[in-house]
Amino acid sequence: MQSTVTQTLIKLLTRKNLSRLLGLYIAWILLKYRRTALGTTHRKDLPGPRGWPLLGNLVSIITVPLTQIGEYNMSMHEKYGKVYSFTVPFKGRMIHINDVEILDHVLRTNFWAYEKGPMLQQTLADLLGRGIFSADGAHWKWQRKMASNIFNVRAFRDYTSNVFTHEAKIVIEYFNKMADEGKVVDMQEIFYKFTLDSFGEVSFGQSFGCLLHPEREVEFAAAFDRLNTIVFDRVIRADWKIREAVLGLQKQVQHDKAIITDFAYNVIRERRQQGYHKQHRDLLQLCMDYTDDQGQPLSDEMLKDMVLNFIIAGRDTTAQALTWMFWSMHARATKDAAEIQAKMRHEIDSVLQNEDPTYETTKKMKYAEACMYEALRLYPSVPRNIKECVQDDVWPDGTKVEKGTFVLWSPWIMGRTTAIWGQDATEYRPERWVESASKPSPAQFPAFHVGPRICLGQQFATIEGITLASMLFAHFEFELVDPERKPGYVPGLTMPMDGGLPVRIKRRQK
Ligand code: HEM
Repeated sequence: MQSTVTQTLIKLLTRKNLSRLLGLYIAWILLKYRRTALGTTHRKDLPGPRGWPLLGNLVSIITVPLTQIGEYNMSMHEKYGKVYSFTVPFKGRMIHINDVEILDHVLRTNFWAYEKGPMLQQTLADLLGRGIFSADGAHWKWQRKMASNIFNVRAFRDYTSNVFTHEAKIVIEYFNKMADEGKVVDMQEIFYKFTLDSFGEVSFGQSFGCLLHPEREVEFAAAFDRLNTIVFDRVIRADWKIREAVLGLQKQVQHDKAIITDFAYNVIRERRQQGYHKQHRDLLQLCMDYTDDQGQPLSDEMLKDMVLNFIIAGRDTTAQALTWMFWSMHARATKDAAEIQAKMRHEIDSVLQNEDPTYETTKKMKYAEACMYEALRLYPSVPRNIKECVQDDVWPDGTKVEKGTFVLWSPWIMGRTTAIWGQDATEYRPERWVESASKPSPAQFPAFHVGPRICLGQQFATIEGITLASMLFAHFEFELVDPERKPGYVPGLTMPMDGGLPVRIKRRQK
C-alpha cells in the first residue's frame, strides 16, 4: 500500500509541474552563472570583462583574431590593471598578470604551487608528448637534471662554439652567392636552418644538412610549424575539439605528427646503428645511457619525446630572436638604425680582429648581446605562457588564488610595459642594456622564464646568436626589401615573423 505522502507526490508530478520545476532550475542556473562560465563562481574582488551567462568570456576569446591576441590582452591590462580575470566553460577561471613581483612569486618563490597541469599536458600531447616542456614534478626533475649536463662551459669552449662557427661559414658562403646574384633572401628561413643544423650537430652528433639546400623546404620543419599553430589554438580556445572536427583538422594533425615522430625515431635508430665513439657524451647519448631508479633504460617513446622537445627548444626560439633582431636593426621604425649597425660593426671589428668568434670573444661582445636581448624584450620567442595553481595561494598584492585556477602572463606585454621599462618601452634601443648599472631580474625580463624552470639553453642561444650575427655583420650589409613594413607574428606557442624577413644582401665594403 502506498502511503498518503507518496500518493500526494505522484499527483503533483504532472507534466505541468515538472516543466515548472525545470524552469525554476534553469532560472536558478542562469542566475547563479549570470556573468561567469558554467562551473565557476563570480569573484567580486577580481577585475575583468563582464562575461555572458553560462559562457563567461568564451565569446570574446573566440572572436579575437589569434594574430591580435597580444594586443587584446594588453588592452585588457590597460583597462583593468596588472591583474584581471575571466572565465571559460570547461577550463575555469583564468587570471592574467602583468606584474614583476607577482610573476616572481608564481614562478620562483611559490614554485611548487603552480604546475603545467593536465589541461596543458593533454592539449600539447600531440606536439610535446611527455617531454620536459610539459612535464611536472619528479618526471620533470630527472629530465632537467640529465639535460643540464650538456650546457657546461667546457662543452661550449671545446665543441659547441666551434659548431656554431662552422655552420655560420656555410651561411656566409650562401650569402656571398646571393649577394653576387642580387637575389632576395628570406633571413628567417636561413636562421631556422642554421639553428636546426647546429642543434643537430651539437646534440645528436649529426647536422641535418638543411643549410646545404637553403631553398628546399624541410619536411620536419613545415609539419612542426603547422602543428604548432593547431596546438596553440587548443590552449587558447575551449571549443577546439568542435573546431577541429568541423574543419577536418584531425587528419592534418595525425599526418604532421607522423612526420615529426618519424624524424625523431630516425635520429635514435641511426645512433643505435652507428654507435657512439666520442669521449664527450652529447644529449642523445646521455638520454640513451640513462637508467631510472630500477635500472631500466628509457623507452623508445620517451627517447623520442626528449629528442623532439629539445629540437623544438633549440630551433625556433633562437631563429626567431635573430629574425626580430635583424629586422629591428634595419627597419625604418627604429629611430637610430644606422647608428646601431655602426656600433655593432665597431664592436665586432675591435673584438674579433678579423678572426672567427670563439666562446671567449662572444662573451666580450656586449653590444651584440644587447641587440639580441632588446629584440627578445619586444619580441620574446615564447610570447605568452600559462600555469595551473595546484594549491590555494595568496599573492603579494593580496589576490586569493584557488586551486584549479589558470595563471597567464605575457613576456610580450611585460616587455612593452612602461612601469617596467620606462616611457620609451616600445622603442628598440639596445643602449638601455649597456647603460644600466644592473641587469634586469628574470621576472622583469621573463623571455627566458623565471625560477627553477628557467631556460636551460639561455647561454647556448646567446652564444649561438652572437656568433652568427657577428659573422654576418662582419661580412655583409643588409637592406630590407620593404623597410616601411611592420611585420606581424604567426600565432603559436612561439613567435615567428609573419611573411618571413626578405632582405637584399651586399658584401661589406670596409
Ligand atoms: C632565444 C632563445 C630562447 C628563448 C627565448 C628561450 C625561452 C625559454 C622559455 C620561455 C622557457 C620556459 C618554457 C616553459 O616552461 O613554458 C624555456 C625552457 C627551456 N629551454 Fe629555452 N629558450 C631559448 C633557447 C633555448 C635553446 C637553444 C635550448 C636548448 C639548446 C633551450 C632549452 C630549453 C629547455 C630544455 C627548457 C625547459 C626547461 C624546464 O622546463 O626545466 N632553450 N626556454
